[in-house]
Amino acid sequence: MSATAKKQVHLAAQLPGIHNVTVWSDPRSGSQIAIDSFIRLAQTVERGRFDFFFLAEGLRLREHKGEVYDLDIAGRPENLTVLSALAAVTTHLGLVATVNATFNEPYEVARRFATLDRLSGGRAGWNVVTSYDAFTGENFRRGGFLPEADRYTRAAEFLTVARKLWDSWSESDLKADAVAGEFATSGAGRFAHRGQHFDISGRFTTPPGPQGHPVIVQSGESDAGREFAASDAEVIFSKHNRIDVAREFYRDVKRRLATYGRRPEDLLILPTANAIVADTDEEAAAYAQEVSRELVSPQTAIAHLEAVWGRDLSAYDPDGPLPGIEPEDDAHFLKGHSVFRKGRAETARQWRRLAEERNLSIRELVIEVGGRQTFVGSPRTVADAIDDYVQTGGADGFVLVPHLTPGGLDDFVDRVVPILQEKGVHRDDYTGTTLRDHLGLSAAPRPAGWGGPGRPPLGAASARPEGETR
Ligand SMILES: Cc1cc2nc3c(=O)[nH]c(=O)nc-3n(C[C@H](O)[C@H](O)[C@H](O)COP(=O)(O)O)c2cc1C
Repeated sequence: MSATAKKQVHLAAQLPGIHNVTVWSDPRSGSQIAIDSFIRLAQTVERGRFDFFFLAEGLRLREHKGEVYDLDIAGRPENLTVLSALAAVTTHLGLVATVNATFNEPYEVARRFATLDRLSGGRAGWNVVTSYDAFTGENFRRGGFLPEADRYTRAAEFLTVARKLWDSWSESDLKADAVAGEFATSGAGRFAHRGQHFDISGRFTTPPGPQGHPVIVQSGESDAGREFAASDAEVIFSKHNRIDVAREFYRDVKRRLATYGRRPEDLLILPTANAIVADTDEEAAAYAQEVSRELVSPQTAIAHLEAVWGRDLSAYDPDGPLPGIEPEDDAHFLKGHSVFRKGRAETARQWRRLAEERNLSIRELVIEVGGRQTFVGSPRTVADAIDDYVQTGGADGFVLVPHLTPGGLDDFVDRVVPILQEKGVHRDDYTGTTLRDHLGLSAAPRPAGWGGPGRPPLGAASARPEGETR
């Protein structure tokens, strides 16, 4: 890239499974669990030459006041199963699954990602999350057993073990030599690991895919999370999409890379974002306001407030001011929601400050903190804003979440992408085959001689590279 060349905008799409991010009550909305929805969105964004399709993970249905929280979409299928199906109906699009490192075992997770990478011809990515709530942990044998501080230690060791497993095969381990009567070498799949969290040894069943290792994504935002990303991840899925906070986050994380001998371009930062596109800026602004109010209904506003305040606030007027009373610590409200992260008292203080500064009602505040659209305007306005955001160090691109499932990115792909292409910041066509190619990342360490898509040449002993003796 020359000194004056513009940075490329990396685009991904997420099909949402929870939260108030899609207007599920809109008659145009389809199912968030039907295969047709996944296929439709994946094929749309592949047409737009996006880098990848992304699925988050929620391992427990959220609850509010002892009942399932029923104001947002709820219920979703298992990610790797869905992405394996999508591998068959897409050709280039990366496929990134969120899979938890606190409640799983490395052997099983490594096997599933190696399989996805192979099935998709090198398009797999793994968003390594740790989870923060014991409520989710109750679903698992480990429960909430792991203190928060230990979760990244376990995640880092989990990833180390997974890498050993992916590296436990080399291409030459698969001989399929009918003449010698030898299918695999005696070294195939052998691994051993002894550490604080895992003590395992044996043989790994699954030869890795063309990428060797799937692309590693990270989503935590704590100091430990940022260090984990700086040392081990290739993409951060960030929640910071307000430009000032995003720039600060971007600078902070990129600065940390040097400690691990890595370059700024070795880790891409992609905040979550939504885009509302219409013929004119005015029309888009009016529609965005409508969408925000659909996403944050009066009931949703009160439920979110109750989650932070930890008490019943159903008597409050959503169009009125915030309650003057202090939060309590009753975990009965909106269990599984991330508003608990900073603690109720601190979050309530922040919300109050913001409401006072901007003179916001309860509902307006909840829209401001969670229901605001990131990019709003005509196709030109949205393309310019995205380009500017990336060129000025706010992000390397975005994970776009459509406000309608599955058609919510149609306009973006048909009307914004061509402008980004015209500006020279988004590819006209894929130039590589793997997800790592799309992201412009250097190849992951992979076992010596491990080949590209379609390899190894099973059943063709003569195709074995010359000089390999193992
Ligand atoms: C933008 C973003 C997306 C996340 N997505 C998920 C997810 O899909 N599933 C999940 O279990 N955790 C998710 N998390 C939670 C993180 O993986 C992590 O467990 C949590 O943020 C605790 O780490 P931290 O203290 O470093 O933030 C997400 C976090 C962020 C910031």
